[in-house]
Amino acid sequence: MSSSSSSSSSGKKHKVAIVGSGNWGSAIARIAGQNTQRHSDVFHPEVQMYVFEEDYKGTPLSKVINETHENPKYLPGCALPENVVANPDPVDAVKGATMLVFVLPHQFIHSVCKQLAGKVDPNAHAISMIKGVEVKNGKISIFADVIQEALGISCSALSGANIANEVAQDKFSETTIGHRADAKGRENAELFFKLFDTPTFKVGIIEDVAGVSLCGALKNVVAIAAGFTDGLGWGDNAKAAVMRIGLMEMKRFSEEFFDGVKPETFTETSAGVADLITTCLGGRNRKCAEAFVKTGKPFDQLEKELLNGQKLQGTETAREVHELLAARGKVDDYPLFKAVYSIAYEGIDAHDLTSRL
Ligand SMILES: NC(=O)c1ccc[n+]([C@@H]2O[C@H](COP(=O)([O-])OP(=O)(O)OC[C@H]3O[C@@H](n4cnc5c(N)ncnc54)[C@H](O)[C@@H]3O)[C@@H](O)[C@H]2O)c1
Ligand SMILES: O=P(O)(O)OC[C@H](O)CO
Repeated sequence: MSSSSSSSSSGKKHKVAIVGSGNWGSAIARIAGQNTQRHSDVFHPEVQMYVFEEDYKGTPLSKVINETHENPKYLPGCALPENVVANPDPVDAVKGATMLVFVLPHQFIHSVCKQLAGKVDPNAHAISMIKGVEVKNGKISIFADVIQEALGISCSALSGANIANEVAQDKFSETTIGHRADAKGRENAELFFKLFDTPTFKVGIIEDVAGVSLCGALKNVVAIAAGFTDGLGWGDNAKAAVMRIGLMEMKRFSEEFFDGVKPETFTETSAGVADLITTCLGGRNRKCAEAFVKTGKPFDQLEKELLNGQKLQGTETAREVHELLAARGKVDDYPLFKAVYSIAYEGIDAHDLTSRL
C-alpha cells in the first residue's frame, strides 16, 4: 500500500461513511465494520451508515439498528458489528468522512447527492456500488460520474457477483473495483481494497470505472430476460442462450457509448460474466420476471409483493437503455434489450422473446 493511502491527506485515520442501508448496503457495512477494526492503523473505528428513516414495527429503523445491531427490515438475521452506527441524517453521517460508499437504489441517488453537495470533504474518496445508469436528454451516465460531478470528489465503482444475503453469510465471492486512470484513482482503489477485501470476499481491481459500472447495470436487463425463460419453463439451454446474447449486447452497448471500456472487464472479471451468471440464477430481477410471466401481474406490484421494500433495478434500466437507443436510432441493433423492453412495457407476449433475437 502506498503511504498516501495509509492515512487521509490530513494525516489522520480514514473515516468511512456508508450512504445506504438496504440489502446490499447493510451487507457491505458489515464488511466495512469488520475491516476497519482489522486495519485499525488505517481506519477510524466508527463506520457511519446513512439510513433512510422509516417506521419498523413502531420504532424508527435507525434506532432499531443501533439497539439490536441488525437491520431486520433489509438484512434480517445478520449481526452488524457494533462500530457500525446507523444515522438518519445523511449530512451528519458523512461529516468528517474521508471515504464514502454509495450504495442506494439508483432512483434515490440524486436526492441524496443534492443534500450532500458542499458538505463532504473535497479530498474524500468515493465508490459507487450502484447498479444502474442514468439517461437524460439523449445522454447516458454511470453513477460514479454522477457522484463525482455532484460532489466534486474522485469516485470509482465496485460491482461483482454479489448476492447480498450470501456475502452477509461469508459465503465465498469475488468482486471488482473499477478505478480511474489518474494517481487519485489508483489510491482510491487501494483504499477501498483495504476496506473490503476479506478471505471470503475477494476484491479484484481493474482500471475501467465505466466497464465495471455498465456491467453492473446492464446485467440486470439480461436477468429480466432470464427470468422470462424461467417463467415460460424453457429450461437451462434457453437461459444460457439469453445470457450469451445478453453478454454480447452488454459489451457492444458499452463500447458504442463509452470510450476506453476494456473487453476483459466483461469476460474475465467478477463484475462481468460472473455477475451475469449469479444474477440470472439467483437475483431479484430474475425472480420478479419469472413471476411476471407466471402471474401476469405488473412489475411494480410484484416488486411490492415479493421484495419487502427492496428495489428492482432491471426494469428501470431496460427503460433507460431503450430511451437512449431510441434517441440514437439504434433500437434494432440490440434485439435482447428491445425484447425485454417490449415485454415489460409494451404488452408483447413473453413467448415472443426468442423470435425477436
Ligand atoms: N441486494 C443485492 O444483492 C445487491 C448486490 C449488489 C449490488 N446491489 C446494488 O446496490 C444498490 C443498492 O441496493 P440494496 O440492495 O442495498 O437496496 P434495496 O433494494 O434493499 O433498497 C432498499 C433501500 O432503499 C432505501 N430507500 C427507499 N426509499 C428511499 C428514498 N426515498 N431515499 C433514499 N433511500 C430510500 C431503503 O431505505 C433501503 O435502504 C442497487 O443499485 C443494487 O442493484 C444490490
Ligand atoms: O438481486 P438482483 O437481481 O438485484 O442482483 C443482485 C446483485 O446485483 C447480484 O450481484
